[in-house]
Amino acid sequence: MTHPTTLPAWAALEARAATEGARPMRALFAEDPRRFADFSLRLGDLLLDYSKNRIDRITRELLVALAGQAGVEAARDAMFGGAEWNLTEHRAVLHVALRNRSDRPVRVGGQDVMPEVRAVLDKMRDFATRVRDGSWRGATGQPIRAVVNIGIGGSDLGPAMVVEALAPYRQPGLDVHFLSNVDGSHAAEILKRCDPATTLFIVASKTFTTQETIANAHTARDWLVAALGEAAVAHHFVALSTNAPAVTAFGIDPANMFAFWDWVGGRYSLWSAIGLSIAVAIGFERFEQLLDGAFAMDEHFRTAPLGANLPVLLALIGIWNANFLGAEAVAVLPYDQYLHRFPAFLQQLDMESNGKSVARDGSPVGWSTGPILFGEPGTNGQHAFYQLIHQGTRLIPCDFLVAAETHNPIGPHHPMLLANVLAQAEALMRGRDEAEVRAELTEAGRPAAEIDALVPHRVFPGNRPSNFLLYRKLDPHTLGRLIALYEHKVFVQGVIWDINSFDQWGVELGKALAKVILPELTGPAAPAAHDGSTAGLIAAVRALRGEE
Ligand SMILES: O=P(O)(O)OC[C@H]1O[C@](O)(CO)[C@@H](O)[C@@H]1O
Repeated sequence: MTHPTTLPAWAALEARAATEGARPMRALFAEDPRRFADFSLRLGDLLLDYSKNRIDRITRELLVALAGQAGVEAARDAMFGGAEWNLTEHRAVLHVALRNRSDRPVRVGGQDVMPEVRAVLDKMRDFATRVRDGSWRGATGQPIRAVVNIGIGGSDLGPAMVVEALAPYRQPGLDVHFLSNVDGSHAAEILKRCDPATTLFIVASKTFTTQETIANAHTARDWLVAALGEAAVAHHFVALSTNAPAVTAFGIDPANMFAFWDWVGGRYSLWSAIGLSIAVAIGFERFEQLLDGAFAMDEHFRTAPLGANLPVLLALIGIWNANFLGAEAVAVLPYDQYLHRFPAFLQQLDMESNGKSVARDGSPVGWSTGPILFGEPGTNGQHAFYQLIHQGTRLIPCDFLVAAETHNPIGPHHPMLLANVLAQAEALMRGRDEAEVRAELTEAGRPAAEIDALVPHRVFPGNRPSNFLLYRKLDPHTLGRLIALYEHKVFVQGVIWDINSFDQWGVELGKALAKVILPELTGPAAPAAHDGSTAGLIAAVRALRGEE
């Protein structure tokens, strides 16, 4: 692996950024009537317009050269080929096998994993169909009316995001809840809305050791057993996991376990058995359309040349903005209420994958890696944090997403939504200069002194980069393409940054310390050796609870 800063293209891009990185996009558009056509790319009806970035053809060539020099193609082929790409956990990275809709084998250690993948999909189809058609019965013989997915992180965010995004396809009369937080209020509020006789719990945990999930699963089990007795558990609990012994130890019949494998990372697992709540919510055929969409993006990523490859270009634009123009954050702004959990899902995908500070060889990186990712659906975000994006001191590149067609053609709403997203991208690019502000204020009849005072406040610098993703309609196939697009973007960036995007050691320390602190909060034990703040806070909690 090669540190990116040693690559010839890196130095060339630094030089390019110094001379061209601040050139106004307005001028780039004015000079080049073909800019939109040349700086956009399509996969079917999915269009990426990346023309509102501070790049020209030379910069793009250098970025594509960077991907080539960093070995993106070889890394991609290694991932698809089942190599041990996650080197700190000695695992292959094969979420692409889960949506491999071809008859090509995918081998891990010489073994084709596709028969097992298909067997689990068949089991999911059977189960989801039985829950949806009412032939899966609860302990009292009633059909299921509510499904509660109990999981956290990748065992929650992906399925929860997709079930929300595809709400128009959901079966009426079958509620799907997502219980994740260890805060008992989350369980309490969800269980309040459920009837034990008609509720099915899906315990989703790759490891089946995650504290929050196991605590919530025990709470749900106690709630069910209190109402219907121990024998009801088999009718109301299924598990999604790689850890069959722990599932059995919890008391879930292994026949009711849906397996997946250590080569599926948690944040890449919605395509696996972890997607069972999706299949129940929207039906297995539509779950398959989601897989088909992801497969279409996989095939594009696998075969398209680097310069005409959607995930590669999205990754390269991100690297240009972050490593050469100094952006530290990225805003993902879906103009689609159904995608309201998409930014939260992407936060785990991107920040848990690329929030790393050592290179694959263990040496500290001397370049910035994964950005801070945040976002909200439009138009809500416009009335909250966009001010900073337009006029703040930081550069925040944005990804806008919008469908040309809505599921809900109500009055003027969708054209208004579209007008807003197009306007925001235009405003970020154009800005508003002093002459325009002066002309506007003069026209409004404001006195000269007031105009002088107002001008600096009302000027927008503009030249703020954005990508625009436009698609026909948010259906399962398109959602599959979008998710896979971002997965591969994160992968490409990880390759160029020379980091391991597939481990997450940084989340371990807090988990270990929580285990130490828990008995200190609940038992008689005096706080162990903590810093003054932690010890003081533990004492304050106990005092507020009247325990000391
Ligand atoms: O599916 P599990 O094993 O319960 O893990 C849940 C989540 O916890 C993490 O390990 C982080 O703590 C994530 O990577 C993962 O998605």
